[in-house]
Amino acid sequence: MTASFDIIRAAYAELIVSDLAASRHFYVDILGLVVTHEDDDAIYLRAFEEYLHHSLVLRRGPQPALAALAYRVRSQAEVTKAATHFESLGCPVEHRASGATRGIGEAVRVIDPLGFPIEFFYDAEHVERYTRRYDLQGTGAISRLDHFNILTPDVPAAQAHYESLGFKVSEDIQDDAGTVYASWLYRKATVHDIALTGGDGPRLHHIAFATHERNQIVNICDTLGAHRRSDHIERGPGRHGVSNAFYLYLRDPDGHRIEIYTHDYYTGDPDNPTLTWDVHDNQRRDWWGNPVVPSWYSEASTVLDLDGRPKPLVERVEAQEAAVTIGADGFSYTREGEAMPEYKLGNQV
Ligand SMILES: O=C1C=CC(S(=O)(=O)O)=CC1(O)O
Ligand SMILES: [Fe+2]
Repeated sequence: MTASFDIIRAAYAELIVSDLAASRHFYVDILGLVVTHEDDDAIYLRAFEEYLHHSLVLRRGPQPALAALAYRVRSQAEVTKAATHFESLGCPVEHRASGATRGIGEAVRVIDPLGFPIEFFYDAEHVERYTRRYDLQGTGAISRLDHFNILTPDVPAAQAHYESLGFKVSEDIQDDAGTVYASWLYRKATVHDIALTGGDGPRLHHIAFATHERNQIVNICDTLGAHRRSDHIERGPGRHGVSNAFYLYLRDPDGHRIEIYTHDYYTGDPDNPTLTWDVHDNQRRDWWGNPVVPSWYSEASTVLDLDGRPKPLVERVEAQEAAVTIGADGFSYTREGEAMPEYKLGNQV
């Protein structure tokens, strides 16, 4: 059943972290996110272009996990429609009073059909937008939250759920038997607000923030080096095939994966075409053919239910992408008009 409420975009994530001070050092001192509010239990962070209270909540807890992914809807009336929709699906639904999350008005938090804790909100406190605060932005200058990436065992089923919420597919990865390994869907006019990565789930793969320029991503790498924290870098910097974005993947002190991302493309016209990649194309995940580190496929964050309990995992039945491309990515390539060769290193021709 197609939902009748209007989701605007991916808006904030709430992560449980085991050491608030260590997380503050990573997200504030190194990445440069702005502290809107902090107390003994939580830190509320935003990026420089954002005027809502936060786009990331770090909440202290015993077990690193995802507590919620939140989408902003177009009006407060849409929040009520969202609650009605997920109640009609038989999903657990929690009505949250204004202020249940500091800076957020009345909201609804559900466990969606994929097993993820998802919040829908509209009313939120406005705070200073640091767009022109070049005196504060530092070298990373992270501008806004861009997307969520989740691990889910059945990508077509997950895709159908998000399409029922009005999302459209921009790109996906398939094989010639039609197995779907991953897909990217959007509400805002960029490549995605949500990426569905085939794997045991529900787990959070990453949340991504955008910068305006590629050099700001390189500056973040240089800053990590200066802090002698280069071990936070998991993958990249590089250029994605899917999305065309320049990217960097980091792991925070608890292992939560954060992507820094820039330079994808506009998808706002109604006839925006879907681009399908062959799973054997070693340039799909890195346009330069660099291999994907195995941890990028295998490691991810636990998600919690509405009572704060870790969600049990459902194993993926279809082939795992990492296995199809022989461990790390890049051990195969496709080239127009040529037969599939034996597997080769990603940068071998
Ligand atoms: O945001 C993304 C865009 C592209 C890719 S991929 O590795 O190029 O498939 C991964 C990603 O989902 O993190
Ligand atoms: Fe991403």
